[in-house]
Amino acid sequence: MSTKREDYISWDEYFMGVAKLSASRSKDPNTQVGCCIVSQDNKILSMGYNGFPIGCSDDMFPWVREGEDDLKTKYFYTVHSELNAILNYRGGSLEGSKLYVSLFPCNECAKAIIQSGIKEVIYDCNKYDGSSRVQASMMMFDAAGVKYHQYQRSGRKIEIEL
Ligand SMILES: Nc1nc(=O)n([C@H]2C[C@H](O)[C@@H](COP(=O)(O)O)O2)cc1CO
Ligand SMILES: [Zn+2]
Repeated sequence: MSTKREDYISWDEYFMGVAKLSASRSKDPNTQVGCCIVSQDNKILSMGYNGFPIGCSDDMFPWVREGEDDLKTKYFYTVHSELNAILNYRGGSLEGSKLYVSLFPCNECAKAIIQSGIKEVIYDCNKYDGSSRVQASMMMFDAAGVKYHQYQRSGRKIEIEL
């Protein structure tokens, strides 16, 4: 007779949990995003969070959103979590994989997602829904046959002592 533990987390909770834990590495004071790429047979292939490129110091480059000078805002310099996760992968092809992300992908990441062969996007929040970027992402995903749907939160809270 099985005495299996029953309150283990689901695959979706596991992968979105890993994405959210990755987000907590971000230095962005306003929006922390995390991403986890998973194979068709549920093996984690890569992870990422939003940050500056290697060598571009978090203490030298700006983290602010607005300023008279565009060069003094974060937008020219941040690598989004999804692109970081794609670029962090060193194993070959991402063809057919799934991408879990805590925030709906922008149009630039959508292009990279499509071109790398990722076939499904599971996102948590979509706080920029309705923006042109998000609309462009959806149009490209639809045209390219990349499925996307919002993660259904289970309400489970996990506390981890570190
Ligand atoms: N899907 C995404 N993945 C990301 O990694 N980001 C990053 C880029 C910035 O560092 C931050 C957004 O900053 P803000 O405009 O909400 O202050 O989140 C943003 C999006 C939204 O498209
Ligand atoms: Zn992006």
